[in-house]
Amino acid sequence: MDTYFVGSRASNLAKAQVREYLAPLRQRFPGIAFTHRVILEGGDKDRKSLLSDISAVSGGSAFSSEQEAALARGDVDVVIHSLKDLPTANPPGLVLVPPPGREDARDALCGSTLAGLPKGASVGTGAPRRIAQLLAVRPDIEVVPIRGNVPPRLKKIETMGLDAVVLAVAGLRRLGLDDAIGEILPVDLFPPSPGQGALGIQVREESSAIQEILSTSGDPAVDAQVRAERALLAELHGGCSVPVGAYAEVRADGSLSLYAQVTSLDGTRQVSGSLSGPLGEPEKLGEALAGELIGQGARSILGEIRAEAAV
Ligand SMILES: NCc1[nH]cc(CCC(=O)O)c1CC(=O)O
Repeated sequence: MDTYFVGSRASNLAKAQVREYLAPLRQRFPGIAFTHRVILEGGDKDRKSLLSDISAVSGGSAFSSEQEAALARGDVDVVIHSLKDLPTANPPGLVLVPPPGREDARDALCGSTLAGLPKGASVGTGAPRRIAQLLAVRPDIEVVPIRGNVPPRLKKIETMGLDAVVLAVAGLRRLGLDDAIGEILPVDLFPPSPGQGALGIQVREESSAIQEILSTSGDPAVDAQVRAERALLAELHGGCSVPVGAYAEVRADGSLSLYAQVTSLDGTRQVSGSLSGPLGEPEKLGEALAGELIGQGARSILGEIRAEAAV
């Protein structure tokens, strides 16, 4: 029997994503064994430091560099990431295959609705994009930095006395925690992180046999969506830690439409725009919309944030 080793982070969310991805493949290929292997990451071992500090020490992403190293070494044959945690720069020799169907890409407010938040409410989130978007619509909110896996972040509503926390709908659904959702935030004011809700399925470039097997699970529409969103992010030179929101949709006429927003951390400056193009050229669409946002001043908003982070 052929065996393929499938790597992921140790969290319950990562494990749920592995089960979700492998179930149809196991049905389709009963003669192949898919064996899960947990690979620990810097961001999992160290739960206290700021993520930017961990990345600076490891020289890569706090949530994907160990997975990528294990894949490149041949310890595993496939890695299943949350696509939004995966940097847009692909290491040499590794490629992404088209992801399967996407979970809801939107963010949710847990603990309250937006309108139900009292003046000066405290809302927990550590993501610069979420901080910026919240302050853009509600400058009175006091943002409380929190991090950790999804269930502990939810618990912080009680333990830290917060009015609400912001979390991705996708992670909550995959963990069966949808009951915690107070309100799903609208995409026009709160466009999600590029790739949010989609899986990042990474393999070695030379492994054609596994690529052929995994291609049976790929969703071409989701692939086009996330390619457009990630191309925009790459063009803006952003990673998962910049306040860039982007969401692509396939229209009824078969075209791809992309909406994106860049917001200053304090929520006072914002540029946004949308553009559509052919489904077959998602990267071009992402780059074109990034160019439009740069024309509106996106670089100066992002430059200010980098300058602050460097201090
Ligand atoms: N950065 C943490 C992270 N990485 C992936 C998800 C779940 C959403 C997804 O799969 O895109 C989450 C939690 C969150 O943002 O609430």
